[in-house]
Amino acid sequence: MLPNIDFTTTQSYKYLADHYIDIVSQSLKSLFDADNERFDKFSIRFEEILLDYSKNRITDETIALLIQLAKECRLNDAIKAMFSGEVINATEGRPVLHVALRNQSNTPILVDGKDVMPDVNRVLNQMKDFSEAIISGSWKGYTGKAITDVVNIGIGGSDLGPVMVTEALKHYKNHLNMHFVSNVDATHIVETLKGLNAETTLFLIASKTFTTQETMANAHSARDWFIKSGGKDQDVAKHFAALSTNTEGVSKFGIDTKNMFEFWDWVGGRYSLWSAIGLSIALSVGFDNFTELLGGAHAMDNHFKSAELNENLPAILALVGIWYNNFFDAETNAILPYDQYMHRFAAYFQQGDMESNGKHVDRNGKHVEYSTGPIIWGEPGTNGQHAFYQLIHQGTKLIPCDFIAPAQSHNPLGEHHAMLLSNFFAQTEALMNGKTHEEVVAELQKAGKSPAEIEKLAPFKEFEGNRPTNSILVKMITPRTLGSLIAMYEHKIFVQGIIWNIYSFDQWGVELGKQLAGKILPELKNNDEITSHDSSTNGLINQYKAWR
Ligand SMILES: O=P(O)(O)OC[C@H]1O[C@H](O)[C@@H](O)[C@@H](O)[C@@H]1O
Repeated sequence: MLPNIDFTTTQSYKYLADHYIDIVSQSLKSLFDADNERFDKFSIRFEEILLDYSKNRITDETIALLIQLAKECRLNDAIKAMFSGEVINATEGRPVLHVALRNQSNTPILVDGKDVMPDVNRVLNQMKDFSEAIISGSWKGYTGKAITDVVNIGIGGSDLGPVMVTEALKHYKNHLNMHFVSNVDATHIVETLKGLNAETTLFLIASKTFTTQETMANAHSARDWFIKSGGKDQDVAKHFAALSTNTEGVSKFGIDTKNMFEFWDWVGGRYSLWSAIGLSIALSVGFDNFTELLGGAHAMDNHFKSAELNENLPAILALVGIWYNNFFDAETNAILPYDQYMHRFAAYFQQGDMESNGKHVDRNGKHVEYSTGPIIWGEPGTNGQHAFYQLIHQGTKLIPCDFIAPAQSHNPLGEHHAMLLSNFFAQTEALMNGKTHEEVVAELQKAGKSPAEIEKLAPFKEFEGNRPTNSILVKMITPRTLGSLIAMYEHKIFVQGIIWNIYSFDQWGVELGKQLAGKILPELKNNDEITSHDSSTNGLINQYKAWR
């Protein structure tokens, strides 16, 4: 059982509310001036990852109170409940065990009294054999040729993780061309299949439920394309594999269950890249690298379970996030990787975080009186700097940002990496220090501006500063480091969900739109005028019918 505590009724919450009044008037700059030890105090090293959270609007007291808050909310009991396979996804009646998928220590994890590790290891072995056969070319298509192209068809958690990781680890990629089709918009599959050869293409149908409309539609279109291109029904087995929990659905579709890579209902869709859903990753970078990715995540799991809260990366990130979300009323959190390979990282955690903690009902089924999950967004640096950083620097909204960068580039080329990293360092410094009126005036004087011009221009050129950031510097983006980083954010999301007293592992919010689309689809089959909805929806449907 998860604890069930309204965090706003705790002692530490009340202290934090008072403490906020004290902190809100202080500048980050003055906090640094007052404490030489600040970086050492507010940074944590884990393997080849350094989290510097000193550029946050916090003091020793803030962290102590936030840790007390986590304790009052019985975070440690919640962590134990998750790792021991308790049914913590209560509204779906399931345990939450993505940690079992990367449990390289192989310690037993029980679900209904049965150790899940033998099944986890069996599927990992199946993935190993299959990926090695495809990569080596010993697996032949229906005309005897080796596979050259892999198309993963899936959406949401069955797409975002594989896309993000295969992009982030592109440096480790082999000769296979990877493609990802998610959108039900035919453009996605049509454009992807252009130029592909059915004889050398492998489709992975990735769907936990094997019922998702978009994925099923794309899977059927892929199958039709395969048959039209010359494949026969009996050849489908050589070109289609399924990654799913739904054996019946898979065989109904016509995929031999020998080509099915199983996972289980205790793996949430947005936590499934570690499962059979990660087959496209194993194909793209090889099974050894996939194992390294799991290893990095497992190491982070062990750290999360055992490190004291003041040295615990996911817990600290979560608590500092709560500080801004619930005391400073920050609505969003930007994730800004200074690494082109990680260009889908923010998009990945848009689902990871927003589908997990975008909830307004607490664990008692009551409407919460406080703010829960933030809006997650971001783009890779330095592109973001030339797009939306203006608002982060000078807008009216407080946007806590996570800056992520590797010290070493996979592509050392002239000064590029030093230039990239100089921007990474400069941005967090600029956000913290800002630029005072005096500094702006001095600068304008130096540029030869007249006093009248200076007076006019100065307000626009000033930066308030005091904008908080986390810096996450890693040695290099390797499969292991990436695995640790992903697991770090997963556990951050978990900690926040525990404190907000919400269920982070269901996603009922995606259902309503699906249901309504299911009702509307038959209404689009003929040209009859539609009157069954509100006037806006009727008007839109009828205009669509007139124009199509
Ligand atoms: O893998 P599936 O079953 O096709 O689900 C795909 C996606 O569907 C819904 O949007 C949600 O349930 C997501 O969490 C899930 O990732």
